Amino acid sequence: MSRTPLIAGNWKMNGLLADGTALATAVAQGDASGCEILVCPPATLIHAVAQALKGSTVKLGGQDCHAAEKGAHTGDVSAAMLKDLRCSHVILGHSERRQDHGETDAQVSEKALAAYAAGLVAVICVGETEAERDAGDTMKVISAQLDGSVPKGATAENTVIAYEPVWAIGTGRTPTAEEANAVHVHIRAHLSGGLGADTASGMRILYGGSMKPGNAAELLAQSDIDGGLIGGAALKADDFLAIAAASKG
Ligand SMILES: O=C[C@H](O)COP(=O)(O)O
Repeated sequence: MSRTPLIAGNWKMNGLLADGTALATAVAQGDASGCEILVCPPATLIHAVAQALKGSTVKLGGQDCHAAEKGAHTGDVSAAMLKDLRCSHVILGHSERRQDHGETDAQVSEKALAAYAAGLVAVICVGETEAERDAGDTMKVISAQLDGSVPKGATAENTVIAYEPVWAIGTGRTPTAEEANAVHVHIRAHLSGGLGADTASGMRILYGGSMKPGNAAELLAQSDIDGGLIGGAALKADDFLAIAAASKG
């Protein structure tokens, strides 16, 4: 099955109003043909970025949402709030959320259900630590994270998986393209068991962890790598758009 590449920029906790708007404006001027481009700015910039993206095909996403629809949850943002600001996607269960905020698989799954209810696509992140990789536990860890984090109602339309080896995030280190693809193949096979072969074959699985213009083409050429979730390189429009260009083969 052919899957349209998704090139997603996770700006993390970076950007003030002026530079965030400038970055979004530059990304909006890039060539998005042949792939989908998504930017996920910090919550403070979503409104301004939405204005900057008006008239372009670049999609907008949040970096997290609360599982509840609304209520007494100081500092949190609901899926409906993201949708209200024209977001189409939300990143969930990023390893930095799991580490910094102790998010569990069960919480990620609840957040995904909230995203679906609001009409957002959930970009659900999984990935092993270096110790888990060294112990030979990568596939076991990923399987458990998928089982716990991906709700039964996940479809190829409402869910994207991002495989992010924790040890590769922001470090400049990456698995080889073949090693990364082997994990993606495993993810798809595992999803097939729970969600069915059709859903699994249509679902996009992104690679995240030091994806850059220099390694993107090789990673994106792999059979089961359907795009990227990009951190550092998403903060420079030229680099981010070069990765998008590499996704077209
Ligand atoms: O969400 C993005 C990933 O954590 C990758 O970040 P990075 O490209 O800076 O390694």
